[in-house]
Amino acid sequence: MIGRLNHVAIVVPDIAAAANLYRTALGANVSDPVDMPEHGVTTVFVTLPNTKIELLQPLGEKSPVQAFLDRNPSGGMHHVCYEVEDILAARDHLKAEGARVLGDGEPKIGAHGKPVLFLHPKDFCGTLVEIEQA
Ligand SMILES: CC[C@@H](C(=O)O)C(=O)SCCNC(=O)CCNC(=O)[C@H](O)C(C)(C)COP(=O)(O)OP(=O)(O)OC[C@H]1O[C@@H](n2cnc3c(N)ncnc32)[C@H](O)[C@@H]1OP(=O)(O)O
Ligand SMILES: [Co+2]
Repeated sequence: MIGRLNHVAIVVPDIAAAANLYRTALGANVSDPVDMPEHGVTTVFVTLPNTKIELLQPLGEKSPVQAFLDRNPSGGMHHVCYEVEDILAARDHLKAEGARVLGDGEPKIGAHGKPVLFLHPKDFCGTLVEIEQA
């Protein structure tokens, strides 16, 4: 069911510093920061030849990444995002398999303008999984 690896997300305490590190030390193609208040994060995308890195910084008081940053103050790998052809069919299949779909179970529009959902890390080998409609 899952297709391409769309992105790997890294939560950071200072997104400007992280973007600069990827741009200068790693020589990567780095986007400008974008605030996504409906997700409680600021994003920067690093475009690699075969996938993307999503740098995330908490935005607002109820950010879903704040507790993660509190536990990992220097930052750390937060989630992986896999593409799926049909997000509602994928959701229904995953629920039938016993996976917990986070939030209200309805897709939100993600950073690429496409529907996304999150799956509980305890159901996927300790890794938070995002699925995005291709
Ligand atoms: C920009 C839009 C979009 C895109 O298009 O790319 C995004 O990526 S938005 C990214 C931010 N949004 C989200 O992460 C939404 C989904 N996340 C959540 O609902 C919560 O973060 C969470 C996964 C339910 C975790 O909530 P939290 O309050 O931080 O922790 P809990 O206490 O509920 O955690 C329970 C348990 O799970 C472990 N945990 C938490 N986060 C992770 C993680 N990222 N990776 C692995 N494990 C994680 C946590 O340590 C707890 O474990 P125990 O202590 O063993 O119980
Ligand atoms: Co993401």
